[in-house]
Amino acid sequence: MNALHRPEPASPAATKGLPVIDVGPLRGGDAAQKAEVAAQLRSACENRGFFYIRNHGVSKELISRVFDASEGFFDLPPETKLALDKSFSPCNRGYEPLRAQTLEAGAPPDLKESFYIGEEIGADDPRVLAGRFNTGPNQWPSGLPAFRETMDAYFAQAHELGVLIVRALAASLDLPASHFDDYLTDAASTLRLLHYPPQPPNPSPGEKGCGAHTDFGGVTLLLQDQSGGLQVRDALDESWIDAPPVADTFVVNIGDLFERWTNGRYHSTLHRVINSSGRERLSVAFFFTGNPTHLVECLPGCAAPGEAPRYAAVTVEEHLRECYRRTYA
Ligand SMILES: O=C(O)CCC(=O)C(=O)O
Ligand SMILES: [Fe+2]
Repeated sequence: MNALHRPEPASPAATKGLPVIDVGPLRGGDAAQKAEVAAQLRSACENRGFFYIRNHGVSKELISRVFDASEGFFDLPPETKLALDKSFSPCNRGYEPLRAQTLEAGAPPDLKESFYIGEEIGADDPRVLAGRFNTGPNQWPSGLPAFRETMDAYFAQAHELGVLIVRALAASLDLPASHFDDYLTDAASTLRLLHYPPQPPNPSPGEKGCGAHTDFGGVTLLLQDQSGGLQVRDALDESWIDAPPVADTFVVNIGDLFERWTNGRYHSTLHRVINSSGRERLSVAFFFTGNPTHLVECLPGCAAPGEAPRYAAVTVEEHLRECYRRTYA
């Protein structure tokens, strides 16, 4: 793999209208500055549900180590990676080879390989014994000394950032910051390292790195290398907008749970990846999924009086199980 994976500057103008939101005030700002961030989040979520964040508080140095460790993992021999196949894990942790998931119904399987990590939870934990979705121990590669420590450190920081964003989203909906506390407790988030080989010159029709899909959870925090290739659907003119790398930012998008909570006011938008850079592409997705037992139903004020909510109430776990069933059929 080449060493071109670290994010570097790209002009914010290249984001074609996907806003870059400074979330620094969420940590240190006064009430007026926090309200201004909430207003920007509201506008972004009512629009495409995709935005960049800067001043996010995760160090460049840690992000660089995450990419290095990910590159080291995907460079391992196939048999070493396959020894950690996610099929060995009752909680969907571990390695997934190329073409194992089809995110876009009817399209060929995705041209990506990945590695799934979650919070390390012992096999004797009551939640694991009860069979809670995506909850349990990880499968860790041996022979990559820094891998586990790096991913644990990143997982903890991404979780903290996810909590910050979800609280700010509560404020953006004129709800108390504590509104989602039950959802935020015992969150079963997923860290997914992704590797996309270059798109072949003659792909099967419709073959992509990642087919068009919406994300399943609450909020996704995405790091990408310099390759580009992430595209977001513009529902208005049915085009695809590039979401190129922008230095020192995450791409953040709202997942299905926020669309359900807000009765469609906030958008869980289709997106896809086509790696036409001619080189390997790495990205790192942190899916803030929340407490699997939490019931997701239309929020107060998101349906007009007397109007039936557009989505039935579901638990996080029910929704996730259905999304996994559909894309791993
Ligand atoms: O790799 C990317 O840039 C996006 C990945 C993605 O959309 C996903 O894993 O849900
Ligand atoms: Fe996605």
